[in-house]
Amino acid sequence: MSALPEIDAADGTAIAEALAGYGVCRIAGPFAPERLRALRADLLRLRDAGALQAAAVGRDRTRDLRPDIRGDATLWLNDPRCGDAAREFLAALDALRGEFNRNLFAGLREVEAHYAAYPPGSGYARHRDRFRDDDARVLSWVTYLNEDWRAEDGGALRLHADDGAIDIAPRIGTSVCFRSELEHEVLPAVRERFSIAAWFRR
Ligand SMILES: O=C(O)CCC(=O)C(=O)O
Ligand SMILES: [Fe+2]
Repeated sequence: MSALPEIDAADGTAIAEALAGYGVCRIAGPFAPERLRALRADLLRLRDAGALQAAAVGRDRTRDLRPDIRGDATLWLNDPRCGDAAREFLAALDALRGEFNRNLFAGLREVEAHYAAYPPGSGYARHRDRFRDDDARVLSWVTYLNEDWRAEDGGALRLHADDGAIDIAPRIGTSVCFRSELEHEVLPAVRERFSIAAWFRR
């Protein structure tokens, strides 16, 4: 798999074109390194304070903790305990939402995002982010916050594209955006794995 579009800045027009054509793209360096480090520090602070909660699978009545399916602990970025870095990041994603709306995906009404920490050995089994009974999620976005990540650390995001699997290493400085109907999974890592996952909703 070599056709994965690569974009080198948070350019909503270029991202929208890649998503229209291919359904997924990798974005290198959309956020300045000091902003990413501030997000990582905020996430670690919240994790140490016990603010992250084990994530559930399913919705409403079928909602359940299933660490065998999904092992991350999360906190929404609009939680008042999050720091300025989180508020600025949400604002940056919201600006991208405006660009997406102008360029392709008219009707994206909001963006939601959470911090996620996956303990060593945990992952997230193959799934779609768009729920069967609620198709509000149009685009998925992940920004990685892991310094010095090596290939042998594992923890790739595996996207199941039409023409084969694409693995993306969760390195700080990398973001990925894909259509929310695309199946994907998080492979277990040997280290704790930090990220922000976001969804653009209609
Ligand atoms: O962290 C990732 O690479 C993807 C996370 C994910 O699939 C999700 O939170 O729905
Ligand atoms: Fe997902």
